[in-house]
Amino acid sequence: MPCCSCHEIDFGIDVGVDNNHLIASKDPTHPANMICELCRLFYTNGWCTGTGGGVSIRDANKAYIAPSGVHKERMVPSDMFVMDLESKEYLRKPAKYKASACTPLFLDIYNIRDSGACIHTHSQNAVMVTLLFDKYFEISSIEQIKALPKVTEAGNLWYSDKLTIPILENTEREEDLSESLQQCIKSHPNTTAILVRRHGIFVWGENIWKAKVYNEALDYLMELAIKMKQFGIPTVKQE
Ligand SMILES: CSC[C@@H](O)[C@@H](O)C(=O)COP(=O)(O)O
Ligand SMILES: [Zn+2]
Repeated sequence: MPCCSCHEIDFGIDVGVDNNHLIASKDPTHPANMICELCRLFYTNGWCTGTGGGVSIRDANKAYIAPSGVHKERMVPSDMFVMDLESKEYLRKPAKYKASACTPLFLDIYNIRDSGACIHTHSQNAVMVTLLFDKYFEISSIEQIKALPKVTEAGNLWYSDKLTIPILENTEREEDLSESLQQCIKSHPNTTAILVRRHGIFVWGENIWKAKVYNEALDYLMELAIKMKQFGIPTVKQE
């Protein structure tokens, strides 16, 4: 119930929604704390530079999402948006921020793959790979490939498996990627990531810890692939 009639009158000012109980926790693994910690780490990796990138973590039917256009490495838990994934209503909405432009894309991933967490980075390795490969990033016979899941069946890929990550064309506004992202996720059931040309990468997983591993493994493999290309070494091992 609104505390008074002012909440019902549209002053044209976003009064926001606090619900601070959703983000106040001393548990370092609480979604609001994890998003801040990971964005600090990703910033040091050069993956979330100049407000780029973002992280969302799902807790049951609630999605925690970083705000838009902020120093991702300086966020605090009270900056977080929290959305009810069934009603698509915000349970928490900081008045001073806009929701991340990644929001519709994270929601697509949650809806289609029932994931536990999504990571979006502007890694230069991801961008370079989209300039070196056409429709798919492909690499095989590298030990790190074993960190990636098979997705459509239990277990991870094998050393000699070929890892294939689809590449989408970028759009002027991040939210406009939604339709092509949805189609790509549905038509590539075996992938746990999608690259966006000249932009970056979206990675998801069963939970934030898996998504973090997949993202780190992919960035390692993309960096390696760039070096392999520089030395004229095929990234897919020739039998
Ligand atoms: C440097 S602007 C980057 C944005 O357009 C977008 O690509 C992005 O990754 C982050 O969007 P944001 O709305 O700040 O969460
Ligand atoms: Zn982006």
